[in-house]
Amino acid sequence: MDGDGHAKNKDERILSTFCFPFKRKTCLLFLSIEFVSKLLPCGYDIKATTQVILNAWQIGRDSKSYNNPEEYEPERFLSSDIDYKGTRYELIPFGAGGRGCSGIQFAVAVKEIALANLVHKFDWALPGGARGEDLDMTEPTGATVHRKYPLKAVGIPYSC
Ligand code: HEM
Repeated sequence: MDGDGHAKNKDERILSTFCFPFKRKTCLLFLSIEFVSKLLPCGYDIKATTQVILNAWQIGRDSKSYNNPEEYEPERFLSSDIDYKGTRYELIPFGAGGRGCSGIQFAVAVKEIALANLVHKFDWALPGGARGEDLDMTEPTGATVHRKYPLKAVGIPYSC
């Protein structure tokens, strides 16, 4: 960042603007909604108090919303008006609407500070000279996404 807090290059722009979506895959897989009144969407009769589970994992991988949805391309958000604040249903890690996450500002600030410090203060490598392609990215079944095999990384303090 420069003295005015502006990002100098593309990497910094991505980090400062959209470092939160980097962690999209660690967010909730499923969001739930409880209908408070009877609704008839698309001809379906859904009675009040029915709990509906939204598959946020699949929503984030919809090719109607994203080109190459399976590719890790955080820079895609630089040229897009999609954000995570709950007004664009393509990306809803914090839910949406009146019962959306009320801790969103706090969560985003804390995560950005933590991530920015880790990236700013350390170079990162995999143990034993392993390469990214060697990682086993298997995910177990569950309501949240996490790695089946924990990521081990070596932080090398950055001195200049
Ligand atoms: C990365 C961190 C976080 C994520 C991904 C997250 C995500 C969510 C999601 C998906 C919901 C349900 C929204 C819905 O039903 O539409 C929710 C609700 C909520 N979150 Fe978070 N949250 C995070 C951090 C926090 C923090 C730090 C706080 C408090 C300091 C917080 C407070 C709440 C509260 C109070 C609700 C319930 C809102 C309501 O039902 O009216 N969250 N959050």
